[in-house]
Amino acid sequence: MVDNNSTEIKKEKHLTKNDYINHFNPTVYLNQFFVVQNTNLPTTVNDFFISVVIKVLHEHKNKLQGKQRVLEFGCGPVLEGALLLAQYFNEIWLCDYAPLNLQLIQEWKDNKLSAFDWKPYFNFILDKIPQDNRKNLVEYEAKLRQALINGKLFRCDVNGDNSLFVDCDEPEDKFDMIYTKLCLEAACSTYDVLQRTINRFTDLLKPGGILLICSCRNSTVYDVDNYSFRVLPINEEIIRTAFVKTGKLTEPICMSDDNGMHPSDRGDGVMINYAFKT
Ligand SMILES: C[S@@+](CC[C@H](N)C(=O)[O-])C[C@H]1O[C@@H](n2cnc3c(N)ncnc32)[C@H](O)[C@@H]1O
Repeated sequence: MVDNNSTEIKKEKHLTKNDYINHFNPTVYLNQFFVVQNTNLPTTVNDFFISVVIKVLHEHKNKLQGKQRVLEFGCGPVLEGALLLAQYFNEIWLCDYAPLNLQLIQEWKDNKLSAFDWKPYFNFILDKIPQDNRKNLVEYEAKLRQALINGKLFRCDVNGDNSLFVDCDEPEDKFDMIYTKLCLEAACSTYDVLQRTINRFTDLLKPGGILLICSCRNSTVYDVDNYSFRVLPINEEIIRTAFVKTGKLTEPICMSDDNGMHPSDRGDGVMINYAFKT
């Protein structure tokens, strides 16, 4: 009996899934990647993303500060990017494909006792902000909660026929920024869907708005719990070409970091690409 179970689990682990509604466990995901004592590779990955996003936001602060609206696409159950974005924008619109992910965000927004405890991870983020620029955690959290209250929480789908938004109207006066992390390579099953999604992001931006995409590079798979999720392999050139093909974005700026693990189906590094809508 026990042997049978473990064989089943082993079998599942080798199955590559792309079913985020039935197989993505947000609590396991948060415990795997967003608990600070965890010293495995994803923490290093998050380290790169956080440091670069802090730098980019600070570099463009005159353009961004006090702007109205940012969209985080494919946020999962995660408030890492939102904490930083909330310091610049009045409204955060967070969306994800899996309703359970949105439920976990809602619990934190509502200050529920059952909510994931983000404080240790938020402190880990704040430690990366230069001291002269840093406020205290209470102020950061208050800004985040207010930006979430001002914004929206809703479902999205890269495979939507007419829109990326599910059960939510696109805003009439568009977004000042679109941010997405580790979503496109997980959500898009083909390069055509990736291109269409980047085109749609561009259409959702105001002129001068910024599109910033955090990705893993050349990865084909990642694991959460007992499941392996399929990933569309992407690299700097694929993203650069997709940005250029929109015909509406400036030449992207790319920052990347090798993880020294090549060749591997877990990828050979991480990257951030960003550009402005012309
Ligand atoms: C690896 S997680 C990334 C989550 C989060 N952004 C982070 O930083 O950890 C991939 C996310 O893509 C979302 N996703 C999967 N299929 C999608 C689809 N068809 N459209 C939009 N998002 C999708 C999943 O629900 C999941 O939250």
